[in-house]
Amino acid sequence: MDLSLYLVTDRSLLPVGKPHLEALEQALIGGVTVVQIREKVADTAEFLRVARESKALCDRYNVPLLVNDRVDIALAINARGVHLGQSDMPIDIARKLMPKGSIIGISCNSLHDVRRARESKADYVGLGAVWDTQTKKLTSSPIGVRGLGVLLEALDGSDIQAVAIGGIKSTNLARLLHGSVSRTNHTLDGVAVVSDIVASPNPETAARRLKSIFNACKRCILDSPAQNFVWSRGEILDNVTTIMDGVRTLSPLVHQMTNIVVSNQSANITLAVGASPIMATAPEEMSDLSKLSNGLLVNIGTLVGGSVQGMLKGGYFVNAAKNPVVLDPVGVGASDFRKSSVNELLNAWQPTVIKGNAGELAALAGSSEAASKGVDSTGGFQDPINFTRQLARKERCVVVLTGETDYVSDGKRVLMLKNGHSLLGKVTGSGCMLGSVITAYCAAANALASEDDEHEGRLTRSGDFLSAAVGAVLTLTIASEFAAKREDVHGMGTFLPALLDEVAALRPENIRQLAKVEEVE
Ligand SMILES: Nc1ncnc2c1ncn2[C@@H]1O[C@H](COP(=O)(O)OP(=O)(O)OP(=O)(O)O)[C@@H](O)[C@H]1O
Ligand SMILES: Cc1ncsc1CCO
Repeated sequence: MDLSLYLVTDRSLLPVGKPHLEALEQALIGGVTVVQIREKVADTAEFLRVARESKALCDRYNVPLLVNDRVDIALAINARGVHLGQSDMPIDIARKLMPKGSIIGISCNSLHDVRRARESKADYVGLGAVWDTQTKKLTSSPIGVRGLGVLLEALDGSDIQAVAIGGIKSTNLARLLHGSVSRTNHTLDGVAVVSDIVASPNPETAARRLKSIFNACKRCILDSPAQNFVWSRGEILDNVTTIMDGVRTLSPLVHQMTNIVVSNQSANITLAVGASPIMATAPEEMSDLSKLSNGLLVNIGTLVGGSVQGMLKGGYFVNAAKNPVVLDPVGVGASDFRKSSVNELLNAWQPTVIKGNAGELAALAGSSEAASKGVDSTGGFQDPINFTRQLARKERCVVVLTGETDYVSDGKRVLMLKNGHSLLGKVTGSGCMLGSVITAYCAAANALASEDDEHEGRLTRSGDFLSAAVGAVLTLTIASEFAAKREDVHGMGTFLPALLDEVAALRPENIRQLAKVEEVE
């Protein structure tokens, strides 16, 4: 059964004066692939009438109809199946009552629910609620986009299909589909939508829009090219040179929402690499800025009450504009507020790169292997190569793990970079400055990718963000080696301005000569 666009009806959401059957027919014309009749307040006679009329209409369009909760009504109208909640009739009993071959789906909110659905041989699971929703009073908190991947992984090896439900709209569908892929590459089979179709004055267009985003995203996620070849040092440096030249010729506008400790040095290092900074945090200007800027940095170093609102909107609009977003989860392990804020951000938008030190990335991955003290890392990973690769795979973006040695991965390849100077570890904000440079380089890499790549299913163009991240690390670390050697540099105070000078003076040839970079397995 094709569950890709799964409509759940709710007559209370219909625009004033619009009959249920009219809206349903338009949704069917728009491409809905399965319909579930959900009635919250109707008595049995009314439920039966609505279900019977809806079934006749769905039959005309050859679309299966399921009934929410009520096995008796499903039987009475000869529905294709039922959808059960955790507190409805158990699946094994419903299975006995329904005709052979009926479809039985169940709502699942946790791993426990999914495991039980497997045991009781459900045909599909409805996973959610993904986001908070007005259409249903939630009995447990939303699981978020990132919660879906874990549940999908629990379905590996079974033929149970999965649809997500809860607050899904055309405006968040791309994020949902990209963000919910499990580490094992298990993807959603469909999305259940209520208000975006039912409450729309034009359900046909609404359904068509959702379906086209779904198909485009699925294609894009499944098509991600297998990059099994090994890069030579020369090839990496060719890519870095192209991007460095791109930053200087295109001078991308880099929007940064960063912390108050490093704002000034971050703006200056952005200028030093040849890009333009704009530091802005107000939620009210995020939409406008996303139309001007070529990339966004979100650094959570000094969050205040309203910061997260701006960051939520900022990333959302930049995803929509298909430009890169870089996340620097500064000190994320230091407080529950930072942790829940980062979780909220990652449920709302897709980062292109996540950069952090060992303590930060361990906290983000829920690992206790690398400790931190506030914003500083005080430990490392036994196997940083695989840690970086796995995190990149899980978050579906490029990950940069910083420290004396840096690691950069896109989930397939891992590059190890050994340039730098210990003074970088002594001044505050070297990691934050690296975040700015990565964003500038990603903005250039994105702009260099062909406009034909502005594919509906993507959240950026197909820029070479792995090379952009590598180039940014090499730029900062090789410049730090030049700065540390200067006669006028006597310690951290004189190092910082010298670093800015050396970044501005750095040439691709310097990188070619001095880069200590290799691909590692
Ligand atoms: N001891 C060191 N030797 C060489 N390079 C270093 C050293 N310490 C840091 N670096 C470089 O500095 C950059 C920032 O990394 P670091 O891990 O210090 O970030 P961070 O802890 O997030 O910094 P901050 O919180 O001060 O912004 C990286 O490119 C890294 O290679
Ligand atoms: C010291 C410090 N505190 C919050 S952000 C920041 C800058 C370096 O991460």
